[in-house]
Amino acid sequence: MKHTFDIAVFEGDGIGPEITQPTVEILQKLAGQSDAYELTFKDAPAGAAHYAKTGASLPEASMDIARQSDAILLSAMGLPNVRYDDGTEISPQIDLRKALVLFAGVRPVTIKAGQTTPLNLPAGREVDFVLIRESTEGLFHTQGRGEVTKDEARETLLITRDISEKLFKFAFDLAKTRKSTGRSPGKVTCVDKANVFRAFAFFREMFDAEAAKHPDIAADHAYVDATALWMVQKPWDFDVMVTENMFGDILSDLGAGLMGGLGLAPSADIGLDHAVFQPCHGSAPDIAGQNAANPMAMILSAAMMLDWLGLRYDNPVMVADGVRLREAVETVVAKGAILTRDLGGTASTTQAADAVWGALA
Ligand SMILES: NC(=O)c1ccc[n+]([C@@H]2O[C@H](COP(=O)([O-])OP(=O)(O)OC[C@H]3O[C@@H](n4cnc5c(N)ncnc54)[C@H](O)[C@@H]3O)[C@@H](O)[C@H]2O)c1
Ligand SMILES: CC(C)[C@H](C(=O)O)[C@@H](O)C(=O)O
Repeated sequence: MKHTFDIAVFEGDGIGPEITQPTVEILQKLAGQSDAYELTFKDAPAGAAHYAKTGASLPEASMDIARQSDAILLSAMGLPNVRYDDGTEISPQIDLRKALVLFAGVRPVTIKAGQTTPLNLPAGREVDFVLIRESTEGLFHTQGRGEVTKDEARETLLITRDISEKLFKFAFDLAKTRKSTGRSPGKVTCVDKANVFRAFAFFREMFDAEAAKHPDIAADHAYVDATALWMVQKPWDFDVMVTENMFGDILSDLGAGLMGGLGLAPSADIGLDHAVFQPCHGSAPDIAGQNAANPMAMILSAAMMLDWLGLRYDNPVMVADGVRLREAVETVVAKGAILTRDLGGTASTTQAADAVWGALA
């Protein structure tokens, strides 16, 4: 059982530092409550502001810190007014996903009793599914290398057997874990556009091959357009969904909207050797520097990190602390007394984070 874990911290741009600081403090206090594990944190400079200052968006020294760490905590990176010459934004989080082969973008969507949602959920209904977004290829394959002439622009979608097989194995393993903990009945849905594109027929074929190895887990398919509809009409029907990079990027923001906003949407980008934990939202420059950002998505991402490390290194106390931290956020959200502006409240970032710690202690 491993005891000390090195965490690389990318505090990023905009609201990044404001939500990183209380999250790291909570993690330090949690670890300090037991002898089961210790966490050390190392800052890794990167992002749009760093690029504007130094010309490097993801310096090699920060990549080294990431590679040598046990897990990576990242807030958000990018600023709309800082761009490369080709007109696209600085997005080191994508570079990290590609460099560390973090193929599984895990984006949970949960709506618990008491949580505000734009959905008109039937009484007693809760929502609990996980969207897995492939995060290294798909339509992001030619990112930064698309061909643009005066009259045409082209980007290429790439689906590989190597990554797809790893992705589908990950999805079925996750469905098994969820089923074994009683959290779900055990189902994986492949979300694609196999009615139109050969690439997605190929994607689906590999999904079916993996599904055949797991007779204990139900498997089905859904087209991405219908999935957007069903996520609104009957989101409780989903358990684990797995999809291509761009489809997952878009559907995960829809999922965040169902949960009441980006401020409650955590994520993890997981590979075979590394993992990055970061909220789904961006750097929110419109509210940066005001102590007004919602820290919950970042704290929930930190809870996912504890869970991942605990399972990977056989440390049950870390897994339990991950659950405690997630439940503390759920308690604060369900009570509704201390919420940030995005959730209809007036609390500051600091007050919201303190409330989570209060619910834990
Ligand atoms: N994973 C990432 O690092 C990531 C994700 C999305 C966008 N971005 C980058 O962030 C910048 C801003 O992008 P955007 O405006 O499209 O998306 P955004 O997620 O930053 O903001 C969208 C809206 O949600 C609000 N919001 C987001 N997070 C919030 C929080 N924690 N608390 C309260 N409100 C919150 C913002 O104030 C804004 O109104 C861009 O440079 C973009 O490229 C980064
Ligand atoms: C900001 C952007 C580069 C990023 C992505 O496309 O992956 C974001 O939308 C996300 O969902 O993490």
